[in-house]
Amino acid sequence: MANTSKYAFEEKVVIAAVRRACALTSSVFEKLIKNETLVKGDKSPVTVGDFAAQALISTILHNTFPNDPIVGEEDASDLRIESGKLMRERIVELANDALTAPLAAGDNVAWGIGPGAHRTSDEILEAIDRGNHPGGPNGRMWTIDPIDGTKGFLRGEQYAVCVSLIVDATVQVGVIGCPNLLVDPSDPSKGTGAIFSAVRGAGARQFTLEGTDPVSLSIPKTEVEGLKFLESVEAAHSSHSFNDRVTEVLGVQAAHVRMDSQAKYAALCRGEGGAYLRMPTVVGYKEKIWDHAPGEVLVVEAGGIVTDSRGELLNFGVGRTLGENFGVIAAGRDVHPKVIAGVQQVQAEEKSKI
Ligand SMILES: Nc1ncnc2c1ncn2[C@@H]1O[C@H](COP(=O)(O)O)[C@@H](O)[C@H]1OP(=O)(O)O
Ligand SMILES: [Mg+2]
Ligand SMILES: [Mg+2]
Ligand SMILES: [Mg+2]
Repeated sequence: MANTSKYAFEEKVVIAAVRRACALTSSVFEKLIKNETLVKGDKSPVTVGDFAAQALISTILHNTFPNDPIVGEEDASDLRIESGKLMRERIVELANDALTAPLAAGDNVAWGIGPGAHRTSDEILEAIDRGNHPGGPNGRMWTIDPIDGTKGFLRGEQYAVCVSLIVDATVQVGVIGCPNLLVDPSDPSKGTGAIFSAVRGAGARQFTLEGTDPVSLSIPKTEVEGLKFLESVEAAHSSHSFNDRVTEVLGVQAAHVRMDSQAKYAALCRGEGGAYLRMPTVVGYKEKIWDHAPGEVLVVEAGGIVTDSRGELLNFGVGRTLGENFGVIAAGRDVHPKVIAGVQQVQAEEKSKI
């Protein structure tokens, strides 16, 4: 199915950017050495791969859509100080290797890529810091999560390169690159690596890691008892015990599938799990828009629904975060109301214990 929608060009550019970023992050994993990882103020890890991939994607988006603001996860302040010199040099090298790699079929030099697209160190830092837009309800803006699930990336497990286009608070385009996800869960011999992409109103598709051979995605129908819950590997990121109780309440039989990153949204869209449950573990954590925007449009276009635990649509127009955190629940259209009912029953039980 060719995408002839209003945002077909944006999708094409983002798939090209995510394809380059996946090659970059995979090569970083092979070579990552100890002093190439930092711990951020919120105690989460960030690697040279996160910074270099954000610089790469931001450069491509800025060259192609110069007036569009960017909401990106990373900023370059730790790289501008003396102690960041070694990492900075490595990031500049990695970003330039990815920017100047040969053009693939469909690529265009006007996007700021290909041999000759070399950038200075200052330009790379500026590209990273271009992701500092505060978000908000109006106009076009891009989100970049250069490596979503950095902890999974460091373990050699799942992570995702995630980019979205939000227009007037609605996600119009979402692209998720998953270098470590099986191409076909029913046939591991096909290897790993896929790009998932959706344009609102134009469907959700899985591509090869080269951005070719699209296959339409649609969430298979299941009864609620036949659901399989997808959840974070990291117990600090979402409540495993809450999900266990929802399993009991709904009579779900299958064991949960634990997976890092927005690869969970992709897995849901091709039937590897029936619902993605993400209930907060701490009061005060605000989910970031770049952690959910691509997944939201992907699931909706594959025939699903994404809401908070109250059943309300996620609001991508309040800033860099989703605001007050009431969890995230994604599932196929037919079972979503039943999952929300189960979630609310467990919430009521928890409240009555306080
Ligand atoms: N306390 C928390 N609650 C929910 N999500 C979190 C929390 N701390 C970090 N995250 C984010 O969860 C995402 C990964 O989710 P998952 O565990 O499902 O793979 C990351 O983007 C990570 O942010 P960060 O990139 O800042 O580390
Ligand atoms: Mg993330
Ligand atoms: Mg990240
Ligand atoms: Mg992070």
